Amino acid sequence: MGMEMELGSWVWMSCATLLACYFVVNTFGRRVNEWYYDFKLGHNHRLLPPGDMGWPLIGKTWHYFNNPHLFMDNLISKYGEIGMYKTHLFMKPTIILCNLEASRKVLTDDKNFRLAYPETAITVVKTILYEVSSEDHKRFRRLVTSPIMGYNALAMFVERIEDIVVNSLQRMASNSMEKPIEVFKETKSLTMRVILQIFMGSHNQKIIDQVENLFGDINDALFSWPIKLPGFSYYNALKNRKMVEKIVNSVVEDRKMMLENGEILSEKKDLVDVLLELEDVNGRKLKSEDIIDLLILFLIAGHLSTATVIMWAMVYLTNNPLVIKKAKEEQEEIVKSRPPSQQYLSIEEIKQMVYLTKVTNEVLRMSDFAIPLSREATTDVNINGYMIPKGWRTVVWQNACHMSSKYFKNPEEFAPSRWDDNNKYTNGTAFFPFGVGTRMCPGRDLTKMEMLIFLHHFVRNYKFEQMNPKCPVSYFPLPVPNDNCLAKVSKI
Ligand code: HEM
Repeated sequence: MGMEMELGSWVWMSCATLLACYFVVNTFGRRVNEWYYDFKLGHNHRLLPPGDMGWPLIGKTWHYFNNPHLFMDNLISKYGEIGMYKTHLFMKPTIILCNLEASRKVLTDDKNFRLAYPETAITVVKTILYEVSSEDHKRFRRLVTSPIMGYNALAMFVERIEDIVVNSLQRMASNSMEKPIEVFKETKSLTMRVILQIFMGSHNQKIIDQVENLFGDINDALFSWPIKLPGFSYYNALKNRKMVEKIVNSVVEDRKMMLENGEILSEKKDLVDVLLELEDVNGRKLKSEDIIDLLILFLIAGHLSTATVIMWAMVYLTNNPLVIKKAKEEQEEIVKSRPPSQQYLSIEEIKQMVYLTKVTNEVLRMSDFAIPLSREATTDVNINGYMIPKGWRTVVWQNACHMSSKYFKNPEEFAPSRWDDNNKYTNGTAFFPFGVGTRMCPGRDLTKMEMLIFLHHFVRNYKFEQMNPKCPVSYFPLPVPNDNCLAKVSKI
């Protein structure tokens, strides 16, 4: 009896102690991070915007990672629509910006802010575009991106892109005959082929397949935890990156040889050839490792994002039959008025795709990108009455502007006609899927052109049926349904 009593009170005491510990840790542990930064900033901590710093080290990363939209909704409902919130993400104290003016100020201020992506993304992407000074960046970027800036420069790639698109849609339709396909995998493969074509002129199916396989892990690791242990995505990504480097290196060496032997005509130069011939002000050529890094940057930056928007374009169009009808009419009209001998789309025809361009704008606006556009303050900066302390990261939450009723009437509605008055939005600058300032995406024209060529064929010849339209979406690195958009694509 005595033993039983002792055991009972021991159990009771243990439970009470555990409960007390939980209460103390939950109440105070959560605030330690906040106290730590308040202490570090002294009086200035009062100038910070409101927000939640979360737990020490991990901060609120888990919540953000899990569902950035829910995370942002919670911040806004708790602290109001003030447009700036403090938090702690990816191991750094962070100010999230939802306000348009503040976002643009930060993204265009290269003097007081520098690029600051999480360690995993910087190490995996690794490029001299991120390392050079802001002056060198401007000049260097202009040179390396000239082959893809503007529709006229891109004109030489239209045929190659169209061939890839047509093959890809045919493949989707023929594979869908057996069972539904994971459409996101297909669009990823499509955009990877386009990038490899443009940048390395690679027709080699073996190289395309190898690079495609290695990229799965690389993409997953961009916003992962920086854990270099077997089994973790960061570790796998670094391993795979090394293998991609080897493959790209062999392409670079081949092209070097071809250039030296005069086997590449000047009008047939791909980006790799332009990079190989590039000289700095002192007449020095780029090092092979820098060329390889740049090509890998273009591969990473260029295929996943475009694959995502092409996939969402199919979803949005299918859910809006009137839009698809109007888009189809425009495209049929374009094809009808071309000479019978013309096989491929011309750049002039692409420029005539006025309605389809509105569709692509609307897809880009609604695609829900959660890419945190990240900068770090190099000095204390005051914006809208709040302080961004030196060393803190800022994250621009584009979605807050793209889905704001202040800028877009009925923002939840997929309405290409809102772009009838194009200038209203583009001049208002609330629409910036490709960023702003000196880092603005150099791949924007290529993306728009890929989308237009794809949709030109899709609306005229194919239909799409999603198997789980309500499937939950994962947001990192980009928003994709958890079933990879399982669907049937079939010929009309
Ligand atoms: C839907 C498609 C795309 C979206 C939404 C997108 C978005 C962006 C954004 C927002 C930035 C600016 C990042 C910042 O300010 O920190 C950026 C930069 C960049 N993008 Fe894209 N992008 C897309 C497609 C592409 C393509 C197709 C390419 C290349 C072929 C590309 C190459 C790059 C590069 C190289 C940078 C870095 C520029 C620099 O630091 O100077 N992107 N992109």
